[in-house]
Amino acid sequence: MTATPVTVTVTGAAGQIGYALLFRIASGQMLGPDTPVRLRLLEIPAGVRAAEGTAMELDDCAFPLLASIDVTDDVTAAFDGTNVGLLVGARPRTKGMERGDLLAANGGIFGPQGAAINAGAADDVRVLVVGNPANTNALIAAKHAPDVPASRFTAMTRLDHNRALSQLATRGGVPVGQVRNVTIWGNHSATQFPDIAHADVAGRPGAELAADAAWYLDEFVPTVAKRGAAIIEARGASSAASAANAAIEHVHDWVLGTPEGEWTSAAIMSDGSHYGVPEGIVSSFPVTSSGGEWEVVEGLEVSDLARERIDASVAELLEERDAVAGLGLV
Ligand SMILES: NC(=O)c1ccc[n+]([C@@H]2O[C@H](COP(=O)([O-])OP(=O)(O)OC[C@H]3O[C@@H](n4cnc5c(N)ncnc54)[C@H](O)[C@@H]3O)[C@@H](O)[C@H]2O)c1
Ligand SMILES: O=C(O)C[C@H](O)C(=O)O
Repeated sequence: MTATPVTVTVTGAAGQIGYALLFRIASGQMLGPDTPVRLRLLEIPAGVRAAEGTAMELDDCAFPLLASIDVTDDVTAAFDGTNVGLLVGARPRTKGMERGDLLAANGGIFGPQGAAINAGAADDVRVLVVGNPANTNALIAAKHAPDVPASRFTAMTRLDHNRALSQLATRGGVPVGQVRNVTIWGNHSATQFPDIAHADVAGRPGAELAADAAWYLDEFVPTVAKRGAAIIEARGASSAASAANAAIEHVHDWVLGTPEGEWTSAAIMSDGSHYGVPEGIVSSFPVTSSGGEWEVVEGLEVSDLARERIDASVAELLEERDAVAGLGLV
């Protein structure tokens, strides 16, 4: 193995997503079987010991691609030379916490992390924000990194995308591997719009299934959009392995490209030129990737129904942006 190692920083490394994510990165599932990785695990001081334990286990796997592991609570050290940043650690909403408090607490995390990325990350740095509220946390990080192209900051809607593929496969009675081209629009929240109008369900147009409006709007859309809450209700903890899987797939496709004829969903910085989504929010679109750049899939017809749903989710993102702007975070 002669390739130069890629430096991957994972924040919230001692958390449940971190535990499901790190072993897959180190085994090559994220960046491919020929790319060695240097792992940097960032935690708050109270999480450092547990992250060190995870690092011991990573050592014990003897992964040939794992070049080194560093554990730190120093945000500057964590992002020094980083090529890929997975921002997972976030402040969860706790009882009695107002929305403004949640945004402010996360601003205190993602602002400094964005600044550290700006100061020290590699020129090709690519960032995926997983920690909620993911879209607005990505916006905060991007705004604190003025020297890094805004297109390098993304938020995760791949889990919602995968949830939509799975629900659609069940409805169509086909293997999930034969379903493609669903789209998640908007925010990673209950306002997101999982759109199947252009999907291919083992050769059957998704629009045919969407024509059953009672199923589509009253079952499919809420099942996908509220799946995170359903997992919390069932498991007593939020999704972890599926979230880690989606993060792996997001970065894999970003760096190595999406398959021919297929798109995925990712929340990217809107430049105002696609599907009527205003500039300056991190919103989910149908995207392909080649050469390490996301590109929005153009020319999809947007029905009146889709327009209304996209606008509603975008309105929520604009509200979140205004709230963090009011707090001086962007
Ligand atoms: N976008 C998505 O699809 C999606 C899906 C699932 C979960 N999430 C979100 O991902 C986040 C992490 O989930 P989890 O289950 O791993 O949570 P968790 O509570 O198990 O772990 C979070 C970890 O982050 C650490 N942390 C907190 N602040 C930090 C900071 N400033 N720097 C470094 N580390 C810090 C904590 O110590 C903790 O170990 C949550 O915000 C969750 O809501 C997003
Ligand atoms: O952590 C959450 O609130 C839910 C999570 O974002 C998910 O979609 O599973």
